[in-house]
Amino acid sequence: MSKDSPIPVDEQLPRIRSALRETDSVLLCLDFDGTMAPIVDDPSEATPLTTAVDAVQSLASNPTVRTAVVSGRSLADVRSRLDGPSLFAGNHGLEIQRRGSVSVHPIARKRSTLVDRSCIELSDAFDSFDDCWVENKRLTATVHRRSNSPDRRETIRRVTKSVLDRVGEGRLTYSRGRRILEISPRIPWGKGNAVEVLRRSVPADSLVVYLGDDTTDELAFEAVEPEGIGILVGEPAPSRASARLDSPAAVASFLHWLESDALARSKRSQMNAVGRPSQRTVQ
Ligand SMILES: O=P(O)(O)OC[C@H]1O[C@H](O[C@H]2O[C@H](CO)[C@@H](O)[C@H](O)[C@H]2O)[C@H](O)[C@@H](O)[C@@H]1O
Repeated sequence: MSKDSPIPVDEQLPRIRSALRETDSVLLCLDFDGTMAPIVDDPSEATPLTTAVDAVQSLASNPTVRTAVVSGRSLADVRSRLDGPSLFAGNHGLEIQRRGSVSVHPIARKRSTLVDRSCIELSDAFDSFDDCWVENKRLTATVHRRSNSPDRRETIRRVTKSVLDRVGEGRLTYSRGRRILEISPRIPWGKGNAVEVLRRSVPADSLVVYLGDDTTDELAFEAVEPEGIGILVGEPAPSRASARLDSPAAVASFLHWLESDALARSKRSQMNAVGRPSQRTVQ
């Protein structure tokens, strides 16, 4: 699938509205950093926007919507930051919580020792760097690069690669994200697979809407489009998403818009259930 520049959501409202009208059930998947929470320097301080949380909680209590968070953070970390959704995927989908139980990718579980060892080596290697540190998420890890200098960023990438080649025994790999390098087991598994697993928790004809801002979200957009709706959050850029929102603040507004649509949909299905004629109330 080729990458084009996604079209602003505002210009796509007719298409989104009509997709919503054709379904009785929505699976709403949300990335966390850069989507629900604005990007900040210190990852431990990332907080979702209150208005976005309000909308998600209200959507989570609507019978026609299932809400899910799909994050690169560990499951425990992202769960502690956002209350409401019933489905969670952490570590880029390597750990998934649904129906109250958690499943961990078996190969990722085995390779967590390699992630641990690599984090120790990388932390040593970057000890004297004041613009770089390592976040160990057990199944994956993140090297945070804060320098604006391309040379410095390249040095950090080279050091990371050489540690992974040596300590990771070829069984770990890395990719680039927003001011980070994401370290993960070298297996064909990502956020797209996570969305496929989460889909099993909703009716087969559910409309899947996925919002995300970073490179790892591209696999999820690919899994969702074109039947579902992928929404890139951030500056215009080539993406597999078909729609775009500017920022987490715009995400919050969109979620409130979805909330009013969901309310109308649940009223509609209640009326259908008691045998009255269906009424389309979504504007
Ligand atoms: O999939 P996500 O939920 O978006 O998680 C991706 C990574 O998010 C975090 O890093 C990003 O957000 C930080 C806080 O705003 C920011 O400091 C960093 O530059 C961003 O890349 C998190 O720290 C990583 O572990 C996640 O993989």
